[in-house]
Amino acid sequence: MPNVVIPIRGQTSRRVKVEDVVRILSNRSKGTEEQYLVQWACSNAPEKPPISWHSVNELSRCLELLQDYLAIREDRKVASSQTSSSQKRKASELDSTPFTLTSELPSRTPSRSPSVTSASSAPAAPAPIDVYNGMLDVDQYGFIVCRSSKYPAAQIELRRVPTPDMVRTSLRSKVDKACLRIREEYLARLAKVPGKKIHLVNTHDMSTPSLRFRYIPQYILREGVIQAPPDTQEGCQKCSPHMGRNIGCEYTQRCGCLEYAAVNEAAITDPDMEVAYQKAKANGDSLAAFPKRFPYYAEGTKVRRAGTLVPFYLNSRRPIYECNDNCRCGPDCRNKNVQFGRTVEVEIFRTGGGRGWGLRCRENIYEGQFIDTYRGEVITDAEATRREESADKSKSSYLYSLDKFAESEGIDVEDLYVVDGEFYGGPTKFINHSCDPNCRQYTVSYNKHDPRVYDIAFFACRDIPAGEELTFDYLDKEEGEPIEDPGPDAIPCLCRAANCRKWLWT
Ligand SMILES: C[S@@+](CC[C@H](N)C(=O)[O-])C[C@H]1O[C@@H](n2cnc3c(N)ncnc32)[C@H](O)[C@@H]1O
Repeated sequence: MPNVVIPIRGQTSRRVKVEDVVRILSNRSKGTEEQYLVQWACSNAPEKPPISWHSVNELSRCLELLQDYLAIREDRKVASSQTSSSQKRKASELDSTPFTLTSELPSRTPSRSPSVTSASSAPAAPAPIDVYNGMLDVDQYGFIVCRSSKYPAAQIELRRVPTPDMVRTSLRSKVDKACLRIREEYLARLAKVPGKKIHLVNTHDMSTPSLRFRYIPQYILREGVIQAPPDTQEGCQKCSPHMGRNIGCEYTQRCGCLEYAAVNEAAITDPDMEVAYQKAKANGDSLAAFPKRFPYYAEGTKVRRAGTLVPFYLNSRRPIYECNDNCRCGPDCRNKNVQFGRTVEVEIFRTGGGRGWGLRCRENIYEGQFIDTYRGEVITDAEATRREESADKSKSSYLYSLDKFAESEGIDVEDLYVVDGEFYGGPTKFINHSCDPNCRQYTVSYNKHDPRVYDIAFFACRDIPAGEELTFDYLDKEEGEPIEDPGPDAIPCLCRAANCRKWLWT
């Protein structure tokens, strides 16, 4: 870790070991340069941490903190414009407003950030600290030193930083370079995501989606989450890659993967079969021998495009059981689709109008076409509750419960798992809700013996022209299904659909 040499009133200096940036406190302009006031963590002088001004280039390793600061600055900007338009406070009154760490760094600061010093741990009578007004540099030994001693250091109490003066200056100063650097970093990360390109467009403001997010190709299983072991993933043993049309599985009654798939009751026309079916259903016997359907149109099927969902699944909430690596049907089986990932080009965009970021497609999408899965950390119900309770209620929610089989398998709520897509996931984390959606979420399982870990896959439920926002119904309601009365935490729905239910969740 580097040492920082802080000059004290331009005469002497003290050397402290800097462990990390704790937070960014303020910003200002020096000529054309944007500077940001950094508070450092240092265990050998925790009550008197160094704070120093830095250019955007010097902050490239803590862009997430810079982004947090810009969000706080934006809030201050809104607050200050509301104050000046509503009550025209006197300047002296504003000057004396105390800027304490408690009031100045509100809930926007992520609760899980390990490096943030909490207000309660701040010393009761804080020691004055030195703010060096110049720039810091690295010397030939790797120590961070002052580049210039032109400006004397000022002494100030940390709990009063930023001072009202600093706040006023910061609101007038440009932050364009910081915004651009954050945007560049996000774009660089997007460029590394495998598959079709993900674009980012913002025609409303300079903000970028949170850098506290990592794109991942599949779930991350967290503590306490147990996925059924690989040897329970049976796979179909009676199928082969070449059963006539070279499309892998061809016969639903042979394909072991469909054992638990929904029976296509409309296809039971034989009276004897009907009796046998009703009996098997009543006794809870295997329904493997009854007619089912594969979920996707196959290559060579006349109707519509290969790979899109057949209406039997599209218009129902039935789980989809795809073939897996243990199957004998080969890699090109018609019953494998979602497991290969996204194949459409998408765009993350700033929606405006209070819904934050959204996702839209860059190409025409057909009814029944697979878009992408919802990914994230799979956590226990208890952990999800803990995260929910520690989060700011007005913040976006990215929790998705894996409760599809709760009722049929008798799984208690507390034993269910939840996907948290806030910090890890895919572009689907940006799909907003609509009461008249163009996508729908489906359960996709690769292991029929695991009712607790499965994929959530989004498919288009109608043709979607390029450029249209992708949406799904967060409550997954059937048409006309009533919703509960809105509770105190209900969030107003801004989807603007003619049939809008007015509340996002109740
Ligand atoms: C999974 S996130 C969707 C992406 C989010 N807009 C963002 O900027 O990250 C869910 C959150 O988006 C917002 N949201 C989504 N659909 C909305 C709607 N129809 N009306 C109001 N807010 C919506 C809510 O804040 C919700 O908690």
